[in-house]
Amino acid sequence: MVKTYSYSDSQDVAEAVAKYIIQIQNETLAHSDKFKIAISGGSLGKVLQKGLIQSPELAKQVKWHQWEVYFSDERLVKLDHPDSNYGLFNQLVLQALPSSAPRPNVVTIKEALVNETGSTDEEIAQDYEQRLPRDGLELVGLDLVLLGCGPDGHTCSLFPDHNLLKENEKFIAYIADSPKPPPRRITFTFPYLKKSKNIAFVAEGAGKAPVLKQIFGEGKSGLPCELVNELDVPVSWFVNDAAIDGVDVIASKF
Ligand SMILES: O=C1O[C@H](COP(=O)(O)O)[C@@H](O)[C@H](O)[C@H]1O
Repeated sequence: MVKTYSYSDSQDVAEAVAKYIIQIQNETLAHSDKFKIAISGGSLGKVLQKGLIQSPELAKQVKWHQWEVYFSDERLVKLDHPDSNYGLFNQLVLQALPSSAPRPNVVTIKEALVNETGSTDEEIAQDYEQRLPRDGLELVGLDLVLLGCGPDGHTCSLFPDHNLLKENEKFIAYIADSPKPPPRRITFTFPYLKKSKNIAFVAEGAGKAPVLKQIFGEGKSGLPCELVNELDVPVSWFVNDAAIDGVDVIASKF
């Protein structure tokens, strides 16, 4: 089932996203000692900073010490490189936490394997897959996966018409030819996204309206974000009004 929540103001979007995350965190921690979440790169970092750190009422409800953080995709660069999705999360969220706040457990790519040639990209993907949560030998889905939607309809590092959309075995795959720089990345695949307990997109700005028209319009666009909507997983979209201007979707408030 796909639900859409829209607000005119960016601060309201960030707070709604934070409330939603906290709701899933609390539901999860009622029966588990860990909350397993995946973060994306791009514009999401600022939304998390506004909602989870800068909103005092919400900030105090976040149980960071019980969070296990993964990345839905990662660029194959050093962790302190400006292109790193971990680097962005570190700068906007981890470093913005008060010094007294507990830190989450963050699962990054094995930085030592990142080199100039890209010869170990498969190994980096396999290593990350090995470190995803498991129940015995079986890999389990995350409690919540937070995704962005690129203006071309990509999500994670799954790009329109790319062969990776057809990947049906690996849970983490590498891509050497990402159309958006940098070209070398690893990404969750559809077989792994399919295991998620909840998925939420955050998309803001008039620049996203044309692609959202395609994703929510009549007929199949085949765009990666639309393929996520079609998974048998509860999917929520948090958008601002500008992003769904002219889009055929019924939005409510979270
Ligand atoms: O390259 C990427 O882009 C997407 C979308 O980013 P946004 O800035 O348009 O929200 C992001 O979700 C992904 O993690 C990132 O690697």
